[in-house]
Amino acid sequence: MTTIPKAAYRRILLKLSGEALMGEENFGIDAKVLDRMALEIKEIVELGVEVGLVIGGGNLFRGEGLAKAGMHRVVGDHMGMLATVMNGLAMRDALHRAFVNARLMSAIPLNGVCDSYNWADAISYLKSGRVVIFSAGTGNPFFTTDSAACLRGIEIEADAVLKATKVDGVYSADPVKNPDAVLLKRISYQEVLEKELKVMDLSAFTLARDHNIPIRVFNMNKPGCLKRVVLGDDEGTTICHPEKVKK
Ligand SMILES: Nc1ncnc2c1ncn2[C@@H]1O[C@H](COP(=O)(O)OP(=O)(O)OP(=O)(O)O)[C@@H](O)[C@H]1O
Ligand SMILES: O=c1ccn([C@@H]2O[C@H](COP(=O)(O)O)[C@@H](O)[C@H]2O)c(=O)[nH]1
Repeated sequence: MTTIPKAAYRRILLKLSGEALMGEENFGIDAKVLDRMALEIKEIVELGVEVGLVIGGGNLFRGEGLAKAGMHRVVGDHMGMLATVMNGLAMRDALHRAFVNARLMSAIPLNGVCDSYNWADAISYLKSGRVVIFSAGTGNPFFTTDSAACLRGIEIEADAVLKATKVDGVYSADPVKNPDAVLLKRISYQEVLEKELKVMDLSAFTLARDHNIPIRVFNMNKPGCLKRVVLGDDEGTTICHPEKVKK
């Protein structure tokens, strides 16, 4: 008889980078990366973990970039939020193809395309083992999907926000620009804020700190890393309150 290993979390909010979905491309979604991520999510669903999912939109549009090109920032942010819905549609489809039950909710109502965000429905879907994809960020311009991930994570009472990214965790400086940057295993919210370590935006961090939800940052390009994080293995960086940093 095979025994299912015990997960360290009961319910998580997983934040997937939109940029990571591009794989080796310059824009859009690499089907191979999408399908691999869907299979990795399936593995943790099979461990009995309830999964809320927020996907970024950086592979398609970001309001900031569009504003630099001359567009009104609010319109650019609307496009960025709709980009996250497109990523959500692709991920829901990939999950369904992998025989994982999933619902897509949008903070901007899109009748006929997906469900509108509803907290009570989300909780009931999670309890029934469905993956819930929260798209369109917070529904408001001037925010990011990192803030949306912390917000939804707090709302669904997730045990942690798991930020899946392209680097191994939080470093002493941006590792892409600074090859001497050192990987930090545990760090407090305050230290991240004071040192301005930009792996997530500051409003997301302050929200997580004020509501005491831990953040795990890890590399989604490493196959099996998500499962190892969920099983409590030593992967990536944990951001939490100072009294828990030393443990
Ligand atoms: N101190 C730091 N530690 C780790 N990463 C850092 C740090 N400072 C900046 N970064 C950068 O932050 C990036 C995080 O990018 P990621 O694509 O995961 O986030 P995002 O911009 O929220 O995602 P999306 O593509 O969905 O918009 C890393 O690729 C890394 O280069
Ligand atoms: O609450 C939100 C979330 C996102 N946006 C816009 O969408 C893009 C894509 O999100 P990323 O987090 O950068 O991947 C973002 O740049 C914003 O333009 C938003 O307006 N509000």
